[in-house]
Amino acid sequence: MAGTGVFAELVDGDGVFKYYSYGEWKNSSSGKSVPIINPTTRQPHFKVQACTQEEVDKLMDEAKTAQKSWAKTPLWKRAELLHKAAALLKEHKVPIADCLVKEIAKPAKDAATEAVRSGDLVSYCAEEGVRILGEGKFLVSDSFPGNERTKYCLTSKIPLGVILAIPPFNYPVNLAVSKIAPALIAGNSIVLKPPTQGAVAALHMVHCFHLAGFPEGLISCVTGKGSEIGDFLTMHPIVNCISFTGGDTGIAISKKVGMIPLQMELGGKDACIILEDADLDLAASNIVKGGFSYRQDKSLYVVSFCGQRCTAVKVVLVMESVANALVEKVKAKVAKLTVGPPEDDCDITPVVTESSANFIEGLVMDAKQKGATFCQEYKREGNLIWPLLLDNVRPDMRIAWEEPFGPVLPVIRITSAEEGIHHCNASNFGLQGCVFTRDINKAILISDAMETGTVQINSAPARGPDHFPFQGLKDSGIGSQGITNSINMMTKIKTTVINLPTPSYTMG
Ligand SMILES: NC(=O)C1=CN([C@@H]2O[C@H](COP(=O)(O)OP(=O)(O)OC[C@H]3O[C@@H](n4cnc5c(N)ncnc54)[C@H](OP(=O)(O)O)[C@@H]3O)[C@@H](O)[C@H]2O)C=CC1
Ligand SMILES: O=C(O)[C@H](O)COP(=O)(O)O
Repeated sequence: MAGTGVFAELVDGDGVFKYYSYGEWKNSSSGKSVPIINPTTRQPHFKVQACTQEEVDKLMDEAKTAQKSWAKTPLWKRAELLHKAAALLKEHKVPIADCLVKEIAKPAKDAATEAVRSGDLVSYCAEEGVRILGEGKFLVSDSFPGNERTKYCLTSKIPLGVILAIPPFNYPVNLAVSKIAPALIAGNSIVLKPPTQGAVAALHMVHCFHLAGFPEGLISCVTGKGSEIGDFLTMHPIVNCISFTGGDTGIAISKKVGMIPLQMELGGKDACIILEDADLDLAASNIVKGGFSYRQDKSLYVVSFCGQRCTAVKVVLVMESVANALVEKVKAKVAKLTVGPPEDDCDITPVVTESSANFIEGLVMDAKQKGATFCQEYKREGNLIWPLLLDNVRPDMRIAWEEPFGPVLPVIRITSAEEGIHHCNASNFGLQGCVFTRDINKAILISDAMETGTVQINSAPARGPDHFPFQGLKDSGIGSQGITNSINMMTKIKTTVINLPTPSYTMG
């Protein structure tokens, strides 16, 4: 259970979860708390502190100070602590999963997998960091015209300083550690602002790092509504880098902050192009896996979480000649999806908030009004929306372009691969896409033409495995994630040049 056992110190006598600063769990002086609404019951389930700007200032100062000594900590020691945190995340996957079930209605199995996946990410990051940060580059001057070998150039990667990490509700643990672990192994300190929905799961994750024994002040976790303390955090002068995952909020942040590195992973409208020679059974199962729900595929940690993933299949672009056959196969698989509470491990569970459900419903009603074919009856109970496949969707419908972030999937019928590529590239988003065909040459040509950070050939879009590069183009993001790229973007280059009085090869 959340807030019990080793996690008991996270919660105060009034049942409000504390924030984490300088190695301690604390109550905010604001005396205010933020409710976390259980998406299934639509009732408050947890409460977290509404931290003040003064408390943010203090933990920022602590982060800046702690980072100086952390940067002097040997790489192997940094890695050792990360491995301890990884083991603790896996050891405590049950209470962490319990939080995810109650805060974001993540199906129980998917919730446990998020904790295990996060432990694996932290460990891989520790190993990768030791490797890539343990080597630099050595250059000599005479490789450039006009120079003798009088200069030796040594380069290495050094930390940026204080990293502000802001993960989203759908992976409040995994998309937090995907920022925290690279930051720490690179010698940075970390200030975490978790999503409100998912904050308690994130606090439990932070406690695993606390139990691992990281230095005081190096890691802090501030809670409160992003709309209230977000700007103060992102524009804080002590912050040296922001790693953000979420929606359009990221675009707004990128316009406000100053000259600091940004790592942004935002929304997506991942297109699934299906050609006439595609394996339609494979395509149908991937559309359901990627668009609606899917049991754990441990090798890929692929979950669908009711379409609440930026990498979910968001629009199917299928050749007219095979469209009827494909739609029937998808309908048959959708009919087998279980719908209900996350505690029962259903495939389709309530979406995260009532406002999210209302937004999805708006897209559905627009499609209905404009004549889309409803393959199932539209059904909603509270935040729970039954999976819905919309066929014969046209570009004048909102669902053709907007991201529902829920279990509603549009099908657009195309007459050429070029038409599919055009629709994909006309989107403001550019995160991932996928193409189903037996012709690998054609798949490569289509992949090269799709303006997205990643194209999956004959499989649904996915961020995992977490060591793969993961990036969004256009409004889908800035920079690249994936463990190696995240480590590198949380460092800067330091050059030291040894100047010799004469060319190095003058003796002998
Ligand atoms: N790329 C991805 O993986 C994700 C994309 N999305 C997209 O975003 C849409 C909205 O989802 P949502 O979770 O509300 O995404 P948001 O972008 O609103 O929230 C993402 C994170 O940013 C925080 N935040 C909110 N406002 C600010 C601010 N002004 N300054 C700093 N941080 C802030 C949020 O905190 P708080 O929760 O307290 O508001 C949360 O931790 C979804 O419908 C989807 O389209 C959503 C989740 C994941
Ligand atoms: O932002 C998201 O929704 C996640 O990055 C998607 O990750 P996944 O493809 O592993 O579900």
